[in-house]
Amino acid sequence: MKIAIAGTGYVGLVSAVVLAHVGHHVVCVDVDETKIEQLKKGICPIHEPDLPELMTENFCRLAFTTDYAAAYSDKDIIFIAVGTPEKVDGSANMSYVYAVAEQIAASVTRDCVVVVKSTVPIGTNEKVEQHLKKHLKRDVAIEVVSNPEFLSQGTAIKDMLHGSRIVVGTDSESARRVIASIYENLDQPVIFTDRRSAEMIKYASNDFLALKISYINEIANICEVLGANVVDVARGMGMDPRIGDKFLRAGIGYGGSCFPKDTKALHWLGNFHDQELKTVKAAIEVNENQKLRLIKKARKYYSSFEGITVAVLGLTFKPGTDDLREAPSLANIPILLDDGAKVKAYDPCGVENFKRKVSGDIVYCATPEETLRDADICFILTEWPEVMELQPNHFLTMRRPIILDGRNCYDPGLMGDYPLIYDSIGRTIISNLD
Ligand SMILES: NC(=O)C1=CN([C@@H]2O[C@H](COP(=O)(O)OP(=O)(O)OC[C@H]3O[C@@H](n4cnc5c(N)ncnc54)[C@H](O)[C@@H]3O)[C@@H](O)[C@H]2O)C=CC1
Ligand SMILES: O=C(O)[C@H]1O[C@H](OP(=O)(O)OP(=O)(O)OC[C@H]2O[C@@H](n3ccc(=O)[nH]c3=O)[C@H](O)[C@@H]2O)[C@H](O)[C@@H](O)[C@@H]1O
Repeated sequence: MKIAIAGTGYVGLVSAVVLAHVGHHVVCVDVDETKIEQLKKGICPIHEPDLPELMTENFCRLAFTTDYAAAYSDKDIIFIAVGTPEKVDGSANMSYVYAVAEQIAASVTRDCVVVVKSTVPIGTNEKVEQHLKKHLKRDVAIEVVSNPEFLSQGTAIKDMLHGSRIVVGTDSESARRVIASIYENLDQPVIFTDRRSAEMIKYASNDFLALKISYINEIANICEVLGANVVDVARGMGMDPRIGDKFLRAGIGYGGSCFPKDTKALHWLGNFHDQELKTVKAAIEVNENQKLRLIKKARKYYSSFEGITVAVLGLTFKPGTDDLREAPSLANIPILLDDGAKVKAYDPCGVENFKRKVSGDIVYCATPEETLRDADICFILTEWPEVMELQPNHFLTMRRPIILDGRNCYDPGLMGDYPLIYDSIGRTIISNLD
């Protein structure tokens, strides 16, 4: 099978490398010339564990180009894996997907299958098909198949190699056979359905996970008031197999490139069809408030942040990635800076991306320990391993050891009699300071 993939982001590049790993030859297309130049030299442009190694291992089966016409002209399968970001009204911006559809239509010289891997609103595959037909330059047959992706950043390679399922939406028997053959070397259950259901499986899955997080965050907030411990509550709930123990970690809300936009996109679509999704709306609202939970807590200790030094541990939306999309750091740090705080920040991967987005009185430190020194309060925003490994005594180099832990990294019991305040999410505050 000759394969091309449009988009070399988290999904496109990981898909390409995994497909090359199972023996396919893949041409990766992107409009970003810098990215393509890096990739041609074997440099991986994103931080994703195991990706550079697997890319190097399978480099002989990978090619990279900005020349979409040459790339698409003679392929059996063309994946669309470009972004579908949020528009100001919350709906999904489909312009990149349709632009690729037009480029494919202008370039193909033979029958092929176009696979929509990007997360797209229900009904999009049909529109992509119409777009292709409208712009086709030659008399060729194109099948459009929905094949949403379920990988998570930070574990993308593992997720794609050992995913829980592969979802394929098509009514065409021949397209079904082509897609099945692509994935035959990945030992995963394949669910065949129609295109609209496949598109909906993706949104419904992401929105359900977002909802689960918002639910446990609301439970956490009430645990704080009522003196219960949300970590124990989540453990007790999660042992019921009907609930499951995943995605019950209370914290400062979900970020990332997908949960925020995919909840808003489905909510928008529901409203558009006069079917408001009230649970999804609640998940979105809870998350907006939760992101500012530590700011609210900090105001208990400082009525103004003017002149105080805030140590921020973690900038990315989760560990294992350099991605800052919708990261709580982007909501919190500008508020601290606007209120006159000095910020010292630590992140093992996200600093360069953060500098491109936020400027101000920020000192970037090489270690969590250096970040904490002489700070008046600490915000923990990402549970990087090196942050989780800190011991209570590491916080004693702070001018005032007030730890606001947005990721519940430590057992409050370990704080013992150390002279500090430990205020986490959904658990009793340990307060050993006067
Ligand atoms: N990031 C993630 O963990 C996951 C993302 N998804 C979905 O997959 C899609 C892609 O997401 P990411 O990989 O994160 O996006 P991304 O933003 O990392 O990458 C998209 C890439 O497409 C390129 N591009 C734009 N127009 C193009 C064109 N005409 N031809 C070729 N390349 C073009 C961009 O330059 C960029 O490199 C989205 O719909 C997203 O919702 C689905 C599952 C997981
Ligand atoms: O469509 C997508 O893009 C992807 O979105 C998520 O993957 P991702 O955003 O990479 O990362 P997650 O591990 O799901 O974390 C998302 C956010 O939720 C937060 N989270 C996660 C789990 C939890 O229990 N609590 C919690 O607050 C994380 O800190 C993070 O900010 C889904 O997990 C993937 O299945 C999906 O393919």
